[in-house]
Amino acid sequence: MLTAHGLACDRGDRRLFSAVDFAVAPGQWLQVEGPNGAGKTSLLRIVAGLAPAADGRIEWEGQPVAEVRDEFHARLLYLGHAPSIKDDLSALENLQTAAAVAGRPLDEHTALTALRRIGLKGREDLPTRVLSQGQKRRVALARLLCSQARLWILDEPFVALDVAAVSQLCEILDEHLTRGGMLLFTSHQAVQLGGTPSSLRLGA
Ligand SMILES: Nc1ncnc2c1ncn2[C@@H]1O[C@H](COP(=O)(O)OP(=O)(O)OP(=O)(O)O)[C@@H](O)[C@H]1O
Repeated sequence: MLTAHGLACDRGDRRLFSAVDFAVAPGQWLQVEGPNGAGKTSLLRIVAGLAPAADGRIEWEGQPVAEVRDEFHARLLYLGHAPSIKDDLSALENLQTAAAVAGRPLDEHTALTALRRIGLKGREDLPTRVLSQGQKRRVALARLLCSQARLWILDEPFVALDVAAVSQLCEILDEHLTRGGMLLFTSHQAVQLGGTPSSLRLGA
């Protein structure tokens, strides 16, 4: 279980948000909503340990994250707003490289199966710089299909996806929740998923 208590975030000389509390249990999802600039990305980065909070604390399985950092990071998959893939590498190489960097090497068969399921059949070996924006997003999202992480933190995962890919992604998220996974994500659109929903609104 992931819990946050009294989180606050400062950017420059501005306090973006304060007193943010939430909890995400196995099978639950939390959608962070709010206008542009409200601090949604900032919140996700704080939870993922990529930026410091100005105040508050985050707990993983009842323990302060600071005390179980390695365990927490081993259970976490964070996908940022940008696809964060390497343009000179193919989709297959990107997927295998990301897995290796996370310390969980991925065999070629598993990687190719994930890429094909996410709609990249026939595009697996091309340098990703020639892929469309939506296809690049799909390369990043293929990581979800290879992930054993219990907590997925996804920043705008639906951006640039066509209708079929949105529905595929919902299916993948549903499977994660059915397995007892936890999901924290931002989106400007209404999303229908299984599991137990909750939402958090930042800003006005
Ligand atoms: N390093 C920084 N220095 C100063 N201001 C920053 C920094 N990083 C973010 N900000 C500001 O913090 C605010 C919140 O940014 P953030 O990306 O978290 O918003 P968001 O809610 O995710 O927005 P969007 O819906 O547009 O993606 C913005 O006004 C942004 O300009």
